[in-house]
Amino acid sequence: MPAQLISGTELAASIREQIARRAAELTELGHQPGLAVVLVGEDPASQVYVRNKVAACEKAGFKSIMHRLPANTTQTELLALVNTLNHDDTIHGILVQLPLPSHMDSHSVIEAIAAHKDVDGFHVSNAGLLMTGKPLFRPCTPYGVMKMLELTGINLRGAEAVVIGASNIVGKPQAMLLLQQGATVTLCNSKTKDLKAHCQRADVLVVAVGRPNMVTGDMIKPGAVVIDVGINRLPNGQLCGDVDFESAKAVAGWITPVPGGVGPMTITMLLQNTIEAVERRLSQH
Ligand SMILES: Nc1nc(=O)c2c([nH]1)NC[C@@H]1CN(c3ccc(C(=O)N[C@@H](CCC(=O)O)C(=O)O)cc3)C=[N+]21
Repeated sequence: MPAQLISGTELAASIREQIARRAAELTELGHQPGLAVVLVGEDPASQVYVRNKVAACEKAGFKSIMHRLPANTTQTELLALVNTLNHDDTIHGILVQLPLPSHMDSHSVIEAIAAHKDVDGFHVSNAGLLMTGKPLFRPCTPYGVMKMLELTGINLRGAEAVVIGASNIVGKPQAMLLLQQGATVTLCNSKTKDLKAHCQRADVLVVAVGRPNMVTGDMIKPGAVVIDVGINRLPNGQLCGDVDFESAKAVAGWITPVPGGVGPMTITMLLQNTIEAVERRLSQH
């Protein structure tokens, strides 16, 4: 029996409906959720992503403010904008689109964002809180993956989870979230020996590498849940994931498509984190 599809598009739509309802209530109370998105430079892919994020915000009834800065903006100017947004009470979440131009130090820009407005969950203090099991914001992509796993009904307690790719924005926080749900987690990286043997033991396989079709059906345990975080553009313009979908879907129990899988969930969890920022501020006043 071929794998069941986990549609990120559908799950995202249903979560965004709930978010829009909550946003309307919060607006009624005088606390319209506000997200500021900062884009530096003219990278075409980043422009598309940022436009999608702003559109999703507006559709959910958020206030969204887009700041487009030229590629030659200085780090000092960007830090000044972040500081202004930190002090703006109508803004609950701040997202600085990555990658930044090479003359900037992304790390210090991220650290300049107030941790309670860091809806990406990239600030060191949020990374630390996640590791202690008391997260303020969960990074959007791993958070979205957890929602997709919930949809499958899989019991994560005692499950073998294998994450391929150990980035700070996906692999590492993903491993933490899975661990906190009781999974036994293996975090693989580019030096891992016999990746296939690790994959074949996985009840849950999350692939976040950025290499087209690197996971094939023969590497998958029959019935496993396979989550493809990769978004790769092939020379012919087609989008594909890190998982070879055709061979994988014949073996897996559940699988996410690309596009229409994790990507739409990432944007949804950005909205969710912004709602959480508003709720947290309300409960503190
Ligand atoms: N500070 C920051 N936070 C981010 O969350 C962040 C970032 N920087 N920089 C870039 C990456 C990338 N990212 C995506 C989000 C949604 C889709 C998405 O919805 N993709 C569609 C396809 C879109 C297309 O056609 O290209 C899909 O998978 O169906 C993709 C990529 C967020 N990122």
